[in-house]
Amino acid sequence: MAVIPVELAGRRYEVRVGPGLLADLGAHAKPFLRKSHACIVADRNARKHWGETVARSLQAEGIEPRWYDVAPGEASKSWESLAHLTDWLLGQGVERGDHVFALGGGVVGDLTGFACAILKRGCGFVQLPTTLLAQVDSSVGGKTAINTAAGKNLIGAFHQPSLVLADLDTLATLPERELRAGFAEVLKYGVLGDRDFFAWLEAHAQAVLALDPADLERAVATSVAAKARIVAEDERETSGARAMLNLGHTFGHALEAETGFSNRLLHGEAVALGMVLAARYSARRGDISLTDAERLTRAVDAAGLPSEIAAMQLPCDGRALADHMLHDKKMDAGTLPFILLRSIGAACLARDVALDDVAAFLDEQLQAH
Ligand SMILES: NC(=O)c1ccc[n+]([C@@H]2O[C@H](COP(=O)([O-])OP(=O)(O)OC[C@H]3O[C@@H](n4cnc5c(N)ncnc54)[C@H](O)[C@@H]3O)[C@@H](O)[C@H]2O)c1
Ligand SMILES: O=C(O)C(=O)C[C@@H](O)[C@H](O)[C@H](O)COP(=O)(O)O
Ligand SMILES: [Zn+2]
Repeated sequence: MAVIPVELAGRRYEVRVGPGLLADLGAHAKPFLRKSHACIVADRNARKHWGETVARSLQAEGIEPRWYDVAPGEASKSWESLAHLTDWLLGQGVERGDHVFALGGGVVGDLTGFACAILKRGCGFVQLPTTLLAQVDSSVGGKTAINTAAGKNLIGAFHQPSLVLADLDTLATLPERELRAGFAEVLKYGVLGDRDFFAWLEAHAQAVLALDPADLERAVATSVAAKARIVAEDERETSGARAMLNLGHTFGHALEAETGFSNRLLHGEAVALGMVLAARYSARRGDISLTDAERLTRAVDAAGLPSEIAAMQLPCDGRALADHMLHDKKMDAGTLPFILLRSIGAACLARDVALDDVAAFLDEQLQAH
């Protein structure tokens, strides 16, 4: 098991990565259990595959699990789901000193984390991420949110978990498309700040996607350590350091909004496309070499992720995509800072990007090939 601490001003928590962690949940979670029951907010598919394991390990410690099921899919990050979940948690008598458990992917983690941020002005929670994306990214760092018609994650809060248990065994039941989508956020860490990790991923992508135990643990632990370092430096995304984790997301969130947050484009797929677009836009400005931009495209293709927006045949133009970006949370006094690339392994914040130019670039990309 790898243990990665997230060091914050005045507090810390651990991300534990390895096999068999849910089977041992009772022992790991003991310091966070004060009652003879535990509230578990679970993605329905995660519960189907892993609910028994979770229940058995809690019951072995004399804890009764109380389940709340969340329907799979991005639509569950909504006001309606939030209202329903907070009512249920109140009905369970959750107190500020209690911990709620989130079992599932980023959808359940973001929704549960936000519910816990606002329940009685903040109660504890433990992340039990069961997708690759959630293990390497969404369960760590305390960004919690729901979506609205205007865009992704527009209503939310920073609220850190007390513990993250990333049980690598859970990835065995994850659909292959979801595994690949999670790999996009793994690649992101190499692209934004670690050229050696990127090169390692180029060589080991197939082994990671085949869930080779050693390579998978290395990919997840390296990703978590990268995120933990950035979050420790800039917990609330104020200095610019954490904004780097948004690489590919300004383009990606616009694509998710344009496709109605539907199954047509998963978040990780949108991030893969978004990173390729950020690289190509950087190359167009002369910031990154075409060689590096093409190298990223090849890595995205090799992971079975989408790299061409033209292939999506979206019924919109570049302006419509750029308009979604007006809701980006990085928007600052009318300008939108973009995370661009100088090379693979070196992301940067550009404050001189005009959305008209981005719209023109997107028109070219929508028509390419
Ligand atoms: N808070 C953050 O920092 C952060 C970071 C990245 C992404 N996100 C958010 O995370 C969300 C995406 O998360 P995701 O990719 O985990 O998707 P998800 O939560 O929708 O889960 C993907 C699918 O996998 C299923 N599933 C989950 N675990 C399973 C398992 N072990 N076996 C079988 N099926 C399983 C789910 O039912 C779902 O159908 C997006 O809303 C995104 O905005 C947040
Ligand atoms: O943790 C962060 O910071 C990230 O930006 C991680 C992203 O992968 C994640 O999708 C995040 O939710 C996007 O943040 P947002 O602030 O643009 O909603
Ligand atoms: Zn993301």
